[in-house]
Amino acid sequence: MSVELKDVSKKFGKLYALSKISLKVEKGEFFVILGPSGSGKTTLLRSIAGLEKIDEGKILIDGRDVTSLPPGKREISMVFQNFALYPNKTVYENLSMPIENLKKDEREKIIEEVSKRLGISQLLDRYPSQLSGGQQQRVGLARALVKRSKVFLMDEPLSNLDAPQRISARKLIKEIQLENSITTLYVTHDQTEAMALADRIAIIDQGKIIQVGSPEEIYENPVNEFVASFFGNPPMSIIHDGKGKLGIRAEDVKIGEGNYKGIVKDIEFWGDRYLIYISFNNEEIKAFSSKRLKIGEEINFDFKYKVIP
Ligand SMILES: Nc1ncnc2c1ncn2[C@@H]1O[C@H](COP(=O)(O)OP(=O)(O)OP(=O)(O)O)[C@@H](O)[C@H]1O
Repeated sequence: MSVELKDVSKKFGKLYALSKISLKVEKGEFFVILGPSGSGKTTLLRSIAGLEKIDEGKILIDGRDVTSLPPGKREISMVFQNFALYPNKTVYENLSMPIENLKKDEREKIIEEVSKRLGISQLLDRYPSQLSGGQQQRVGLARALVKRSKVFLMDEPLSNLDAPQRISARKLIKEIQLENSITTLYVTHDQTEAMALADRIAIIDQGKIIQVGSPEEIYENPVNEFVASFFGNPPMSIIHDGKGKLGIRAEDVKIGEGNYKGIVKDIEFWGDRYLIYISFNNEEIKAFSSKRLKIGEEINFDFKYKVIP
């Protein structure tokens, strides 16, 4: 099922949390919404789910106008950062509820498979209050995944997990999404997660969509300084010269080559390489390096850039 928003606005008092948002997510597409804190991401998902009443515009699911339908009638599954599990039901019962209409052995098979993949098999007899935050989050995710709805709305569903769990959970989400062609809208702050999962990404700021495109398109051609200095890990460095604003990717800086001179201001070890902060004409350029350099050291470098509109 496709999900389409036409000129959707949502106000809280005088503040436009969403301002004339139009977008179309195609059937089976993995669509990531990425933006800074307070940009309207959660409000956007809650509006699609029917949990917020929008002030203007229309929401269509599979071409059907659902703008005035209650959440239960929209045929979507949601996982929120702070999802609620039923406190007086065990994990197994929580997982079983969304698929009560299936035969018992089919239900058991699905619950067993998803639980195993999310590492919660040993928790099925516990109650939610007996789980850690990360375990509760995995159960919440499992509850959405057992159902295989046509549309998933996910708001930071992995925020409480540690790094290895995040990676395995995001693989599982993607696999189930692909196998079942589930149209997915996924909210995250995490650049790496966005790039790993998305068919397309919408960058949102102050309730407005700033850019929509594949991760590669946005990475290569950010439409403005906001996107350039926000998207990517690390984001582009922005410097100013006669040509205007130049955006530089850390991998496009070659230390030890060229005639530019700068001072190493800081160094971060990233495992496979170092991220070097170079001070250059009172501006800062980030660069990758295979060697650890010394803070305060003067270096030569060269770089490629994109002119930022
Ligand atoms: N119920 C509410 N009443 C008043 N203002 C609200 C309400 N919910 C959200 N807002 C405001 O609307 C704006 C968008 O909030 P929203 O939660 O959608 O942002 P977000 O991008 O999801 O942020 P975060 O990444 O921090 O969760 C913010 O300025 C927020 O303060």
